[in-house]
Parts: sequence; structure tokens; C-alpha cells
Amino acid sequence: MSHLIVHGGTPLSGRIIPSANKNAVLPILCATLLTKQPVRLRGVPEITDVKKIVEVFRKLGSKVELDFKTGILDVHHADTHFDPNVDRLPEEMRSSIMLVPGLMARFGAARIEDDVKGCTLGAREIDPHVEVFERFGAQVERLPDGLILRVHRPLTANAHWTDYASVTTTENFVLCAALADGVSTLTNAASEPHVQEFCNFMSLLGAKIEGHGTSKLKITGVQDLGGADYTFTEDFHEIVTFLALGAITGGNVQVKNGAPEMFPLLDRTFAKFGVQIVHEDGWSRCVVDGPLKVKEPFTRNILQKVEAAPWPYVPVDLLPIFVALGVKAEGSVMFWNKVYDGAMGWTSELAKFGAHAFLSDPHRMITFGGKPLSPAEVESPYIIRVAIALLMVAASIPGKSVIKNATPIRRAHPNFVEHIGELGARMEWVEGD
Ligand SMILES: CC(=O)N[C@H]1[C@@H](OP(=O)(O)OP(=O)(O)OC[C@H]2O[C@@H](n3ccc(=O)[nH]c3=O)[C@H](O)[C@@H]2O)O[C@H](CO)[C@@H](O)[C@@H]1O
Ligand SMILES: C=C(OP(=O)(O)O)C(=O)O
Repeated sequence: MSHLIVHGGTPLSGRIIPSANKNAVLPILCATLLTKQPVRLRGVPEITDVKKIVEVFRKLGSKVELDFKTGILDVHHADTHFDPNVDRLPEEMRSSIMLVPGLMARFGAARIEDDVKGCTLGAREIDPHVEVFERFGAQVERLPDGLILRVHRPLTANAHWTDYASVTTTENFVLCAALADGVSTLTNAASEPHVQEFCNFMSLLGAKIEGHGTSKLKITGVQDLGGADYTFTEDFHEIVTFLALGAITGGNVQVKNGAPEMFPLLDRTFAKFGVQIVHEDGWSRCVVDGPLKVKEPFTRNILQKVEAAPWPYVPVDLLPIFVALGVKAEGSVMFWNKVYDGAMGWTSELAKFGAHAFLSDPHRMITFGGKPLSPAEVESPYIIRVAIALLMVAASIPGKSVIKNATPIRRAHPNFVEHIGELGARMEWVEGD
């Protein structure tokens, strides 16, 4: 287990270039299984989830050359083999489930391990995925530790309408439909920036997708997909995180941002905490004027609030980042996670800093910010962005804090500590129990 020692109190300032978005990189890596042509990916981040997928590709006989220094990954699934009774897929990461379509399309069989749950955010169902696989013709067999899926190829095109806009279910639908026989449609598709990036990559491989970025996708199956040379775009999660780190420490951070058109709601959310975000010439910067202060709503007797839900709402993965600002900013804010039922239970860790955060119910938390904070030893749940939020609070308090079990950060953010060190952050990893 890795812990982070944070020496807080230094305003973070400077320019920083974000990495690629884990939630775009992983489905794109899984998509490469659908083609027998070589694929080159550029800007691949050095994160543990990427390493796990690459390891499984190598075990299955695919050729992978990966250099994290240049960020270039060459993958060629030419001599790939798979036996669902022998081969296992990576666990403790949600993206594992997106290896299923490639395996089904190539080998007519795939597995889902029971532990494809990823961050401990609450219920993370596999049923919407299984329904998609069944729609494409899969027969499902229950094992003690997972599922085996068998299917005749090519997969059968279909029209499907999901219960809710699920990110990885949408990606799995597109992966299955790309090589299916006929035209498939998905209603209630997810449209997060990483889903859009994934669809762009699929189109580059030769998939025929209409409706990118909307809630209805139409995919016309093709016989084969080709190769590609693709460069990842900047991760909007990292952009928001770096800007928020600048704001919470009273610094001045500028982040490269090639897609400011994705930011209007995020900018307004920052403004609720008294933080102005300025986008200029491909860069975004945070501007703070004195201590953070919550913007009072005009409506009397209601709380300021941040509602997180599937895109185009504020993404649930960014909610903890705004909670950290809520702890710091003077005033009260209600945070509402409309997606997960177990993502808000870390108020007790915030209290160790002296923060006042109240868990109203499994989906809602209220911060009463601006209380005096002091350094503390806190423990992160297995949730990437909560580890970061705790780090943010610690970075804003003069003195030494410890974030125990901060390892999940390494699942999504390459060399995070070194990276923000360039902005003046003073932190180090230590190994322990
Ligand atoms: C690898 C990857 O891309 N992971 C992301 C992906 O996970 P993932 O694709 O697993 O998330 P889903 O969009 O499927 O939602 C996860 C869970 O939330 C619940 N749910 C979701 C939406 C909804 O309207 N109602 C509802 O109940 C369900 O229990 C569901 O199982 O999207 C999540 C939501 O943006 C992010 O937190 C994860 O970082
Ligand atoms: C929750 C996340 O990832 P996963 O779905 O892989 O757990 C995340 O990226 O914040």
C-alpha cells in the first residue's frame, strides 16, 4: 500500500500539460483487439490500468511495444489466442469488461471476472453489459468466479435502449456493433468527452458510427476494421484537477486545454466557489481573488449546490474535486451524486482536517466550508478522485499531512506527484501497511 506525505501551504503556480484520459485510453486499448492490423497510440499514460491491459495482451500472444518515455504504444493482435477456461482478464478495474467484445468477435467466447468493479463507488452492475452481449447473440454461463459468454460470429445487429446512460455499456455496445452483421442502434447512449474520443477512434479504425456525442448512436457493421495512428487528447479530469489545485492553494495554475468548448458548465461550477476560469490561446487558468467564498444563490433559503450525473451534467468523477473546494470556501454547498450510492462516505476523513462536511444520505453531502483546518493523517477509500480531493485539502493546509492508501491515484494519473511538483507542490510517496 502506498501513502502520500503532503507538505501543504505552498500556493501552486505555473504551466502544466495534462496527460491522456484513462477512461479514453482504456476503451481504445480494448478496441484494438477488434483489428488484426497494427495500431500506434501516442500519449499513452504510465498508469497501472494500462499496464494491466498490456500485460493481458502479451499473455494472449499479441505483440506490444510500449515506451512510457515517448508515450508510444505499438500493438498488433495478429497471433492472439484466447481460451475462456484458462485465460483471466484483469481485475479491480472497470475497463476489463470492454475486452469482451473483441474476444467475442475474434474467438466466439469471452469471460467477465466477478471483480470488474473498479473504484468502490457503490453498486457497479454488470447486468447492462450482459444485456448488450445477449442482444448481440451471446449465451451466458455462470461460473463460481465470473461468467463465460459464447457467441456465433458475426454478432447480430440489434436495436437497444439502455436503462440509463452508462459510459462503459455504451462503449461495449459500439465495440460489439462495429463488426456485427447489420445496423445497430443504441438509445440512451452516454456522451462523456471520453466516450466521444473513443467513438472518434473507432471511426478512425473504419467503424461506421453516426450520432457521436448524442444520446442516440447508429452503427453500421463492417466486415473488418483497419489500423490507425492516434494521439490522445488532454484529460478534462486532469485539467479540472490542476485548476482546482491552483485555486485551493491560492496559486495561479495554467493548464493546456484543447477543448474549452467542453467547459462552460465546469466553469460555472468553479464560479460557485469564487474561482474564475479563463480560457485563452489553448490554455486555461484559474483566477482567485483572496480566500474562496461560496456564491450565494438568489433564491432565498436554499443551499448552493453541485449536481453530478451522466454528461452533460457535471461528471460524478469530478465531484470530490469540487467537495475539496467546498471544504475550503466560506459558505455551504450541497453536493448531489445522482449516479453512485456509495461515493460520499468519506466525510469522516474530511473531519480529521477539522472540516465540517455532513453526509445527508448516500447520494448527498453538505459542506460548511471556511472552517479553520489543520494537518492530519487521513485514509482514502479505493476511489481515485477522493484520494486526490484529500490531497488537495492537505495541500492547502500549512504543515505535514498523510494520505494513507493513496495508491488509486496511480490508476489514472501518471507520475502525478512529480507532475504537480513542477507547480511547487511538496509531496512524496512512502510504502507502508
Ligand atoms: C472505465 C470508466 O470509464 N469508468 C467510468 C465509467 O464507469 P461505468 O461505465 O462503470 O459507469 P456507468 O455509467 O455504467 O455507471 C456506474 C453505475 O452507476 C449507476 N448509475 C449510473 C448512471 C445512472 O444514470 N444511473 C445509475 O444508477 C449504476 O449503478 C451503474 O452501474 O463511468 C462512470 C460514470 O461517469 C465513471 O465514474 C467511471 O470513472
Ligand atoms: C471510477 C473511476 O474508474 P473505474 O471506473 O475504472 O473504477 C475513475 O476513473 O474515476
